[in-house]
Amino acid sequence: DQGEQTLFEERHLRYISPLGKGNFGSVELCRYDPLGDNTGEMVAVKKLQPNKLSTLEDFKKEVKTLSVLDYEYIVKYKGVCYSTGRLSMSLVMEYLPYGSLINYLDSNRLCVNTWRLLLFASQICKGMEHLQTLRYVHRDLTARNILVASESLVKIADFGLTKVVPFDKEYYRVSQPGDSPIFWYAPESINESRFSHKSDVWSFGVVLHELFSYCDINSNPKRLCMREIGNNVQSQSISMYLANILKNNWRMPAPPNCQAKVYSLMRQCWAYDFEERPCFSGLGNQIEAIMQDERE
Ligand SMILES: C[C@H](Nc1nc(-c2c[nH]c3ncc(Cl)cc23)ncc1F)C(=O)NCC(F)(F)F
Repeated sequence: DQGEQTLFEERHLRYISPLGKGNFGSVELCRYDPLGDNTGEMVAVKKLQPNKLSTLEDFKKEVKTLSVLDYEYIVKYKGVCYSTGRLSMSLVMEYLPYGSLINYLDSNRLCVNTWRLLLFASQICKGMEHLQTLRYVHRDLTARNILVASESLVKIADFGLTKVVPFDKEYYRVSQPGDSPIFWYAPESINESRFSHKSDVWSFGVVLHELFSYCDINSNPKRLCMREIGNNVQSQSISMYLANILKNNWRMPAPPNCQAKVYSLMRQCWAYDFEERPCFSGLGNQIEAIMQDERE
């Protein structure tokens, strides 16, 4: 709702600590404290790091994208802060204290059971379904870009690479792929820089793998793929090797103790032909059905 504060005055934005580095900018924890008595709310502030890759235009698109995405499974947009001095702007978002899914799962694996992993998966699925209704392709769906709002709520964040699929096409083609997370990329994204809702579905399958691996660094997608490719391959040819093993039908193995029905979901998302991959609504239904069985 636009009623909420959308313009934040820089002088009331108190820096507290760094949260992390994103695609085009860094995110900091700040307190917006107009009364100056430390009663103000905590916010996450994304500052544009003007470098060769990112421009103010890209950042404005990210702000625009987030400002129209008002949904419970998507990190909340709060507004913007224009800094007079540096002729720059910052994106102000809600601050989620539980942090990113990667850190949360890695440090809470013992108290997160299968049912909760499935709950998180269904929420990410619903968030992606909402994105699709607005013809947005996320292009950077990874556990690193999912935030934990509470023990039973996760939200999709970081829309720095999000693009709108043109009305007359079913995909978006990028010109120069930046420092892209190729181990989350569908084959057509690696080979042709072609992104669609179906390539987001492939990435969702990789996020499912991360979820059921509790984001264990020893079995993360990059580690598993590099082990298959061979760790001594030069960096510029990794994407070619990755495309090859995927063409030859290699896929990441099931995480330890992952039930067959869940691994089957991952394999559906990793269909080489994007037409054969399920859509997010179909995935959501399958996840909910497995949750029912888990419940009984
Ligand atoms: C670059 C920033 N990195 C990080 N952010 C946070 C974070 C905690 N709590 C947060 N609340 C709101 C926001 Cl926007 C971020 C955080 N924690 C660790 C990070 F490395 C980021 O945006 N990452 C994408 C995503 F938000 F999905 F985690």
